[in-house]
Amino acid sequence: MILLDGKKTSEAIQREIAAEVADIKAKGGKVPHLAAILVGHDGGSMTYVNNKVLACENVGFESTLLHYEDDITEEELLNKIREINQDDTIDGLIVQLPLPRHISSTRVLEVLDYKKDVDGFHPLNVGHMVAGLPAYLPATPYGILQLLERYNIETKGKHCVVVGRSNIVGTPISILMSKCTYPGESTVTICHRNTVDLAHHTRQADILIVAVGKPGLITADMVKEGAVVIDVGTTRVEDATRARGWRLRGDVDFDHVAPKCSYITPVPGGVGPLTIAMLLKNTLRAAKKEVHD
Ligand SMILES: Nc1nc2c(c(=O)[nH]1)N[C@@H](CN(C=O)c1ccc(C(=O)N[C@@H](CCC(=O)O)C(=O)O)cc1)CN2
Ligand SMILES: [Mg+2]
Repeated sequence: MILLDGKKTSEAIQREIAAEVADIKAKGGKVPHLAAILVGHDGGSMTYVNNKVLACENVGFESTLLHYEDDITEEELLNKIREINQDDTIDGLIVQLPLPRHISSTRVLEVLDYKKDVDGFHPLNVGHMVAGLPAYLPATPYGILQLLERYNIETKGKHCVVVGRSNIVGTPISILMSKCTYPGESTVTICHRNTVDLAHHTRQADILIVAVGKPGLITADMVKEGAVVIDVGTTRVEDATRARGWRLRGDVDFDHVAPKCSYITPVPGGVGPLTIAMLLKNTLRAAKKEVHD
């Protein structure tokens, strides 16, 4: 069994990005600039946004954090986004999800300029991704592809079973794994809350990708011997033995599943760290206008 080390892979990607930024600076080019919008005070969201800002610093990007109280109106937020859309100094803009319930994330993501949409959530980027046209790929699926590629894992002709159909992970990764580019060329099955006999499907998987947020959902009897298992779940569960009172648990019962796998991601330290690295990669591509015009 080989552990897919997301932390190490993320650090390698960030070193590559930092080297490119140093090169851009040496040539007097434009330093990539990411703006992040955070609404409210959700603990996880604050951590993720702060980590994104820190990661920008580490690779030499500029960053701007816009933090609003959770009583900001939808119209006020949309106007902020419209302002940033017009600001040529900013290359990439993300709005941390989830948003408070009175704000429509659909409207927010539609107003955002698709050329600055480094999360890849705008309908135009989603459409381009589906059609195999140049697009920003959402960071988590993009990170999964990077793990498969950098560990030289064969995907062609394999049966890839995706559990979870969210817009952020399950749906995009299922499309990307079926594409005719590496990593891809897989036969894909998507499972969700209404799937009958989940275990029947997961046992068929050569590559199993799980993104539902149910700790320990995938047990050893649900996994084929030699499978590649990618666990995207990161749920905070109470743990009195930890100073902060909680620990992260994945969707896979790691201790019992790992011995059966050819490759598996740990939680934490698997897919999560790649999410940050691929956001930086998209921001670099935005600054270089590599994706759109
Ligand atoms: N606008 C966005 N919102 C959300 C996204 C996103 O890509 N764009 N994804 C998730 C949250 N997320 C980033 O925003 C994210 C989740 C997890 C990790 C991560 O590094 N996890 C680590 C553990 C970190 C910890 O200790 O808490 C791991 O798995 O090893 C990074 C980013 C929803 N919202
Ligand atoms: Mg999902």
